[in-house]
Amino acid sequence: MSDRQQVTNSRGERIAIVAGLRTPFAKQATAFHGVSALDMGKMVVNELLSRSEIDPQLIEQLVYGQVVQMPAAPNIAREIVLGTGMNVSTDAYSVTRACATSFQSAVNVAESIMTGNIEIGLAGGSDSSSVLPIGVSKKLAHALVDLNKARTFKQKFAIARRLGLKDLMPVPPAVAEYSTGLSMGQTAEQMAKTYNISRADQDALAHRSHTLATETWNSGVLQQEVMTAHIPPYKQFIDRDNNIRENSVLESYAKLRPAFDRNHGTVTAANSTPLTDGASAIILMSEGRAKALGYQPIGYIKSYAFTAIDVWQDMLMGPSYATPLALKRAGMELEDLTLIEMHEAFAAQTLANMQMFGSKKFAAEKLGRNRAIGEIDMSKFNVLGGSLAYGHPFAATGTRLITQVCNELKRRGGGTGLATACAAGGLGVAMILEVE
Ligand SMILES: CC(=O)SCCNC(=O)CCNC(=O)[C@H](O)C(C)(C)COP(=O)(O)OP(=O)(O)OC[C@H]1O[C@@H](n2cnc3c(N)ncnc32)[C@H](O)[C@@H]1OP(=O)(O)O
Repeated sequence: MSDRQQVTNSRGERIAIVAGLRTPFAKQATAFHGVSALDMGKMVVNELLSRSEIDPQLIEQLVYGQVVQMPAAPNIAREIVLGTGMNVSTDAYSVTRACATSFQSAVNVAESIMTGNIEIGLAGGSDSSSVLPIGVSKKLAHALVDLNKARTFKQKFAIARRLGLKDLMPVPPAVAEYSTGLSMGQTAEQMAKTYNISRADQDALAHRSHTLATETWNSGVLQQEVMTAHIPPYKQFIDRDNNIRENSVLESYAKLRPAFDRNHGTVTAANSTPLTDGASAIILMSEGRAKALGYQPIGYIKSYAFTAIDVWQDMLMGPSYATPLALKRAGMELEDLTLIEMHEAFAAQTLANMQMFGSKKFAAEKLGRNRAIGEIDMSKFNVLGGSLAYGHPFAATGTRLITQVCNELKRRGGGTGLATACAAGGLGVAMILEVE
């Protein structure tokens, strides 16, 4: 099998990203409090269809995802088709790949175009950390099923007596690994310790992210890719990400207590992504169809790769595994890239990956390469700020990164850009985008 990846359809046409859009990202329980992932998904898809002036009848497939599931609407993609002005016969299904979810939806649509099954599709993801599927304890769930089966009052009373007060408490979903029970923050703590990443370096990266994101918003370029979201019942709206600290002061970071290891930790609220609400989407087409319809694509997918490692130790290393594979598939080296965009789940996780990009030892032992992936040139790295500042609605981050990289490449006169992310489950993704 060739190392190179051919991201084209059978006519040799590339996979074009024609447009991308997102809602502003809002911290948990703020602007989007009470607005579900589905409602945010519908908002962004509606606005994207309208801004791109595409006839919705032309969209053959919608692949969409969410990480925190809505039990009432398990196939969010289909609900978006039915709840927007789309053609009811548009095929729609949902995917989940933790924080890499909308990379997966983008790849699924791209692969449908590559096989010739479709010419035009829509991909994206949405997550709400404010409208959550609050559950019940295992004991209460068990008792409720038994109560349903019980016939007599005596049987029902005996079941109810099995429950203590704490069994009645609601249980929110955990941002934790199912198989280890470790939260993402605890994994970031592991990584800070394994790779000797200081609190000062973590705080400095977070400060950089907030400073660059503020400059980016103030420059006016994000209006192109971020919509104004009107919040039902439409008395309020949000038109700018609200996690970004516009007057970020590095000294104030040092005052915060660690969030996940109170006594010995270095990971704090300031150097972690916050729990966030938001949605994003992109439109993909075969190059030929895009041209025929008169679209000027914002970018093309050159290569992509998904990888997986074990989950017990330092599992948020996805970029260090997926990036070399995507580069190899594109026939490129890190230094050939114009931009490098890495999802900042935590500053510790980002810095650990950056360190391993430059490590010959890591390359030899983990990747079987005789040279490091490459030192990261900071003038190319997360140049508009990253997830630490923008926030991270899990399933929406992938298509945010893809759109942001393409638009920034365009502003720089073209080139190639990497968008890469870690994800729960030890997963990693990297995608190389090219812009003319
Ligand atoms: C693959 C992946 O992406 S894995 C990542 C998945 N995502 C996660 O796991 C989410 C991780 N984040 C979290 O769980 C939460 O954001 C936490 C636990 C870190 C923090 O939660 P909270 O304590 O609710 O954060 P909150 O926003 O209230 O901030 C706490 C304090 O820090 C302060 N703070 C936050 N950021 C900054 C900053 N940049 N500078 C100065 N102070 C700050 C806040 O003002 C607040 O101060 P206050 O208590 O005086 O009001």
